[in-house]
Amino acid sequence: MAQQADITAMRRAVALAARGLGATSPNPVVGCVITDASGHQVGEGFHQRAGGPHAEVHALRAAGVLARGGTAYVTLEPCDHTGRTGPCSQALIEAGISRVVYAVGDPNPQATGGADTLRAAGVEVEQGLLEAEAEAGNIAWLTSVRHGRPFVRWKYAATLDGRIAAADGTSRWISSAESRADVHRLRAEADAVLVGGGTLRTDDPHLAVRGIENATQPLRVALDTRAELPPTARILDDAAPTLLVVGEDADTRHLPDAELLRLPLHDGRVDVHELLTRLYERGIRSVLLEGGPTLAGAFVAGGAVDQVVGYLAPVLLGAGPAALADSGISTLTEALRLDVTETARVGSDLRITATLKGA
Ligand SMILES: Nc1nc(O)c(N)c(N[C@@H]2O[C@H](COP(=O)(O)O)[C@@H](O)[C@H]2O)n1
Repeated sequence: MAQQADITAMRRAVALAARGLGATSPNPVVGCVITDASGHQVGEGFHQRAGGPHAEVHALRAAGVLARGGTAYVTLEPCDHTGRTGPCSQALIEAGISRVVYAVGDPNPQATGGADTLRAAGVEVEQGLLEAEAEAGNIAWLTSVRHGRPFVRWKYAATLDGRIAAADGTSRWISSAESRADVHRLRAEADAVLVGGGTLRTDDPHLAVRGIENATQPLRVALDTRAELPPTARILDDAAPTLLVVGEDADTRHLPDAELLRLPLHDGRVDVHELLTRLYERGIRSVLLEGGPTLAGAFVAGGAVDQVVGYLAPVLLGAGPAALADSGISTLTEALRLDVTETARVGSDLRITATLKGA
């Protein structure tokens, strides 16, 4: 049974880790708290950017000599490798830490092993405290390392009866201003924001982050298989980088300045997994899928949606397109079952976050 002081320290470490969201890719978000030999907090820190010091190093620097004989609470197993920075296991040993409590094991085969190294050096090591909370806070990075592809969060906004537009196509604005602002937070947390051709043509989306200070802009990725995008499209401005995904043979002469990813088409469509692999190869670890229903259907059909964030507005339409198009599910036994991991009121709407069972 964990002591309350351990829980408090780890909960603080989980909160610290969240401060790195959107800024650490391709690295995880990690938080660390150090207490001295009598249990008083003497240092804390979080991983701020890839290539920079790990959370443990920030916390050890803050603690100084007071770390000797103390406990380190870390949301992720201390790394055991020399990557862009040195091994945290050694840093903790050299600082004289007596006990390390970490929440989640490091699935990165290059970095894992810190727990064993610490134990071999006589440090007491415990794993699993607030594991579910730390896992949820780091879900994008953990999923991407485990599956070797970016984590995919599908976001949509719909009426209470599941429509994303009226029968005549009008869709502005179903969700509240607060929900729309909240989506900018999701964009800021993602490495890439992805839309399909239908959304591109109907909405002329901009997809950059607005209204959040010092936010890292995601890569805007648009599927435009036949390269029909006009050069005046909002997504082509310089507010954020943009990648246009086009078919192998698409004529792109009217888009001279756009960065292009040419992919083979299968029945006129890009293969979802091939796209994700190519994005992963260029360092993308999390994707916010912003529509539309056809693309979301292809991702669901391909088993490539990890989390769903739905903004449900207290509005009824009774007709109009549904949030999700055909996903290859024809009978209830094939239905995709999710766990609701959070519900929140956002303005007049309800935000429901649901994660794939066993993801
Ligand atoms: N325990 C821990 N704390 C941090 O603050 C971290 N960033 C990590 N990351 C692990 O180490 C790998 C990156 O190492 P470099 O920053 O290149 O040295 C990353 O893939 C994680 O496995 N771990």
